[in-house]
Amino acid sequence: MKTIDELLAEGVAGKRVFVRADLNVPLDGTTITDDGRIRAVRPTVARLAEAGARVIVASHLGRPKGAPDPAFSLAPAAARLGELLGTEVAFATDTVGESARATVAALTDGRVAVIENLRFNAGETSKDDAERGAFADRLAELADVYVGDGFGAVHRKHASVFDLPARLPHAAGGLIATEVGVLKKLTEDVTRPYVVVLGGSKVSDKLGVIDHLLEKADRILIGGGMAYTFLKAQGHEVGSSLLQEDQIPAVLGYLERAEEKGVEFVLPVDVVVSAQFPDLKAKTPGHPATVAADAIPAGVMGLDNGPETNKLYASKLADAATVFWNGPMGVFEHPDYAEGTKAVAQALVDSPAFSVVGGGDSAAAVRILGFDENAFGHISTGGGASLEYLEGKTLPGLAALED
Ligand SMILES: Nc1ncnc2c1ncn2[C@@H]1O[C@H](COP(=O)(O)OP(=O)(O)OP(=O)(O)O)[C@@H](O)[C@H]1O
Ligand SMILES: O=C(O)[C@H](O)COP(=O)(O)O
Repeated sequence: MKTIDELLAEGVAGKRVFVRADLNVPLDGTTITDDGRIRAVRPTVARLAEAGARVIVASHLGRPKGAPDPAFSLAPAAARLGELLGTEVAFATDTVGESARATVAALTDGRVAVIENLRFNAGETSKDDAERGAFADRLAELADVYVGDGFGAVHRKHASVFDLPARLPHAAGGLIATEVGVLKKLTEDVTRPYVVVLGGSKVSDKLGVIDHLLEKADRILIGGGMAYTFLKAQGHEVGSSLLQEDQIPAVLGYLERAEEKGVEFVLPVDVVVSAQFPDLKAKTPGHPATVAADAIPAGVMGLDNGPETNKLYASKLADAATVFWNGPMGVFEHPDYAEGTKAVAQALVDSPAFSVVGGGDSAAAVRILGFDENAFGHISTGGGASLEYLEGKTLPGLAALED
């Protein structure tokens, strides 16, 4: 894999360099609530610009349905990148259309442009190789060189992540190099006890990694939206909580194998519930109530770990030597459902363990809730990406950067 240092040594002055970043940041309207992913890629963009490249930064944001949707515009992220770079950043209002072509054509050496959300084009995420390839062809027309630095998206076989680097000379950015360097340590000699904490809402994406974690971890703590499929598998009712019913047989298999292998599975003993998903924008009261995890009433949904669970999880983290945490323990964006996430973050701060926090929302949660990011071993910009890396899977966005 060519490094950015090697690319810079070859010289990029005057070249149009396409940087595939992950600027998928949490937004409240058009306000960025955590800019960690933008700060993480800033050095790569700055180094290229300082070397005289004409830098085109591209990313997805959220999951729009293959067509323009103003709610998912990258304009706020482009503005923030400009602030962090201390320079004006041009913004193209489309991805491969007239605006993008004109914006790139107007770039002079050392200047930076951001193009609009890649997922406004159906070709970006298409499962059809030809459709993705056709979109990648159009992206390739914009640039001379490709730099992959969107670590959070390297597990996606998407046009800008997988197909585009095959069409241009390519290198890995500094963020990808750092992320892979840290995660590699967790796949080799892990200091034990190794505790994994899993939560969040992308349940179907992330349940599969448990299969692999059963071979590696000593203890697995489950929270957030992940917990309810486990509780249901154990025969408990979960009301209207997030549930992946089709995964129940797999979950039962995990529980059985964990017992055989002596891997400790820890599930919530109490949860915070509400009749409705909270209004995250208005921050109106969430009407929370705490119930035992095996007695969730019908018609309510679990939105956070309860206080007994928080104590239990802190005790299960206290003796850890290595911790990997992905996915918030609750809907931390609302103050009524942030305690579970705070409790895990605090336990990691208090523990001498080497802790890796992975995921866009998990990393954002830690910072938004006021924790010092330096108190953790590493805060990864990738959630799904870091989990799949730990699984030993071939990640399309890393494979595509190999020579
Ligand atoms: N019990 C729950 N029910 C519904 N949503 C939940 C629950 N607990 C947590 N969440 C939500 O999970 C979201 C984060 O989950 P996600 O799986 O996307 O994690 P992540 O750290 O961002 O990883 P990635 O980088 O892969 O997206 C948060 O927005 C949070 O509100
Ligand atoms: O937040 C993430 O995990 C990455 O930006 C990838 O987003 P995705 O899960 O929508 O592909």
